[in-house]
Amino acid sequence: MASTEADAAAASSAAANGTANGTATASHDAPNGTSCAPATSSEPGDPFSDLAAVPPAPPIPATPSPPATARAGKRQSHVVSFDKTLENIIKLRTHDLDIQDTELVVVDKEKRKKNRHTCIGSSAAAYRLSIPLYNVLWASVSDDNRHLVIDYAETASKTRIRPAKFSVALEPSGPDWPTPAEVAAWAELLRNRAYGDVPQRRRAYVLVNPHAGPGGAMKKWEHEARPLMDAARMRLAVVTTTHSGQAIELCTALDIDAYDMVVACSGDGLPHECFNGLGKRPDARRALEKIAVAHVPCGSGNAMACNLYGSHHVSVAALAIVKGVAAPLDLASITYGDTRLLSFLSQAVGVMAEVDLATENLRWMGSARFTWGFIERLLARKVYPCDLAVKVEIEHKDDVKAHYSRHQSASTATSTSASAAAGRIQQQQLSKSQDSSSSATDGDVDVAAAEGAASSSQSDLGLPPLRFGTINDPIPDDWETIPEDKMGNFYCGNMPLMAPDTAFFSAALMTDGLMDLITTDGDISPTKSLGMMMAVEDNRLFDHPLVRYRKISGFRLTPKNQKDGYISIDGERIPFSPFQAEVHKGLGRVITKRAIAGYEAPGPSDWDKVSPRERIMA
Ligand SMILES: Nc1ncnc2c1ncn2[C@@H]1O[C@H](COP(=O)(O)OP(=O)(O)OP(=O)(O)O)[C@@H](O)[C@H]1O
Repeated sequence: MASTEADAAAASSAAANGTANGTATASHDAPNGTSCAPATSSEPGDPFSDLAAVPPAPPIPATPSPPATARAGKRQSHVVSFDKTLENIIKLRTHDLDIQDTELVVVDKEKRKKNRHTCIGSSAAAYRLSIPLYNVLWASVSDDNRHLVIDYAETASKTRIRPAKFSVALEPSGPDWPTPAEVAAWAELLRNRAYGDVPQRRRAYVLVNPHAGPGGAMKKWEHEARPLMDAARMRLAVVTTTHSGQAIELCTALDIDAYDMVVACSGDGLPHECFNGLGKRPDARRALEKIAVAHVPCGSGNAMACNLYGSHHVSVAALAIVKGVAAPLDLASITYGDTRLLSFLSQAVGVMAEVDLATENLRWMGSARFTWGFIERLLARKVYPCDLAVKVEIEHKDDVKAHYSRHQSASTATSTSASAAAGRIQQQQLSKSQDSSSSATDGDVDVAAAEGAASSSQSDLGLPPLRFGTINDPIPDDWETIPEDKMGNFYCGNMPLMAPDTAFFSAALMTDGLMDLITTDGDISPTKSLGMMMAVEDNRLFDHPLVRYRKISGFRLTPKNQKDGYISIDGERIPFSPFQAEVHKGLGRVITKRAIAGYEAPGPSDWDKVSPRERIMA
């Protein structure tokens, strides 16, 4: 049975305002700090009712104060302007706080004064705290109106960030200082600038696989991921999985209007189950469009986090989930026997499938198990004969590079507006579910353009139909059929990195509606094979002369002359039998750091040197 946690601890962090006692402090409070706000009552049926209580909004005076700028003539100006085209400074008794383009700058006035009187070794660092806006998690006035409290993520080490709290006393009050309402308005401005178009306080359904990777997923979640999400006031429902396949069951039954995302604390196996659970529903298309799948990396490879957040470190990924935008992702349908499932990451037969699936006994090695397994098999010069049929869309590497270049240039140009729209869509979904009286103006965003969304008439349908049929249908006439008697590695992918610094599919794009296919022969010399392995780590595999790299939209693979073997779909084993795949453009949703511009990977070498003419011709 899944256990849904009662999360009293989160209440204390979510409401841990007002920690300082009269003076300004910059502290590194653990998120589950000592100061607890009273839990707010929750609605019956609220999925978060047993979860983190949310601090009430700071009280706003019944009679609104005149704008700060209007009073500037009567007294010293504290809030220079709330207009983001001007300065966004608030001047408190002890501190000035300035929201700049990319950072919040806090100046301790007392320390600055002292610093000015110190001739030797004076430095701004002594009185100036600078926090990237990306790291700002929350800002508000405490319930008792006595403090401005800012939660942010600070660097604890090269591989870890942690929540910290900055609290400034608002007292003594007086006509020369901003009122709590004015400070609350500034805090709201800071939150809006820190989140941009990303919705605040998203609702996450969190699944923790306690057995993922080398172990310790629950500890990683509790100690490294959750504190950042709590500090950001995300609303969390946490389930510890108890058996394989449970994430499918849970996502099939999920109330998709109650959540914005599913967060898998696991390896890549649990996200695979989440997509498949959403894909099994009668309203699969709506569910896959509505619920973004996010990944807290607790496995061995952690491809999803590496590609979407640029890190396999838990806390770095957690911050990217708090601040990331929901964006569409191509998914592939796989059919074998009478089964259809979804794949978000890869399909493998041969060396990589064995490396993934036949090294389970080496789990304790973490990601080194893949390197070890790879070397073992390359040296054996093993072949995996099969018949391959492929719908090739881009045959040559130069054209693949030009295609990548064209997509990157286009998406860079549109990423700002697209991510803005994506953020607005999520915020709308959020506010619609929070407030049933939500305004009708919500509908004016071009959802399809921003997110490649299914049209509303299709939104209650199941998975899209298969345009190439299933494994049980004849191979389409326009597919290329190739007997592959010496196949060493059949590897088809949707994301560039399969583990940290392991760039197999350098030209993969999130939503180009294509799969990247790598094939290599198995009978090449061990020296050349090792060269190929080194090329993966240096992101040179794409250009390696022994590697064939194509963009395809579908394939069928039929193993031959082998009794048994491994077929890996997203790292999960399926029966050793013929299978077929086809891609669906933008069918899934993920949380990503860079929205439309895509993956946290460098692309094939020199893609940015492709000439405009080559791009057009591709
Ligand atoms: N409590 C559990 N006990 C056993 N299996 C589980 C449990 N929870 C999830 N699983 C299954 O474990 C499989 C692998 O999960 P996951 O990807 O999280 O870890 P992993 O395979 O160890 O990761 P990696 O391959 O990166 O090492 C999934 O198929 C999932 O269904």
